[in-house]
Amino acid sequence: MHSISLEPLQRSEFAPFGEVIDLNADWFAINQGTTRRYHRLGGVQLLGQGGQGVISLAVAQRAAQPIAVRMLERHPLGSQAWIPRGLSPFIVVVAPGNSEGYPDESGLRAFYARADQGVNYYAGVWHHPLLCLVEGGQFLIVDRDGPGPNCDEVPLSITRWLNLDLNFDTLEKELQEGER
Ligand SMILES: NC(=O)N[C@@H](O)C(=O)O
Ligand code: NI
Repeated sequence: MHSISLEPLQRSEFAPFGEVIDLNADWFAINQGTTRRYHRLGGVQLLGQGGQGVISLAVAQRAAQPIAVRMLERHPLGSQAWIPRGLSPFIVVVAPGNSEGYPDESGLRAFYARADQGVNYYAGVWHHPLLCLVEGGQFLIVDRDGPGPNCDEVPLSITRWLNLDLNFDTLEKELQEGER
């Protein structure tokens, strides 16, 4: 069975695909010191005519186990950021593009995003739609709205299964206790 192993989400490893949004990043004080500003957690790319940056809320079902990866998508006209609200760890699956403009399946990678990490996919990066690890997980999405085709989807040549070494029954407990 073709499986993909899980890697921890780290800025350097994810760099070819986008930015890691670190909710524990550095901050500076604003508003007479009453407020911390975690400035520029990520950059927004808006390509093509008439695009507008939009902020949306997603409330996700828990991804069915075992997690099957059968397709990938990309947004050629803009970046797409996923920022967890509360206890929403998730799985990020990405792949580089090949010279024919399709995913290079040999380069598929899967990252475990803790509840204090988000991702910001660069425009055109192949990724799997959201794979949330808890029921009702909430995310803010920052991406491009507007004219033009901004979601290419392609099937993978074979189904790949995520090789999760996570025990979902204890995952939320561990996250609440800050063990992950
Ligand atoms: N369509 C949408 O808002 N979500 C997908 O692009 C995704 O990456 O989950
Ligand atoms: Ni997407």
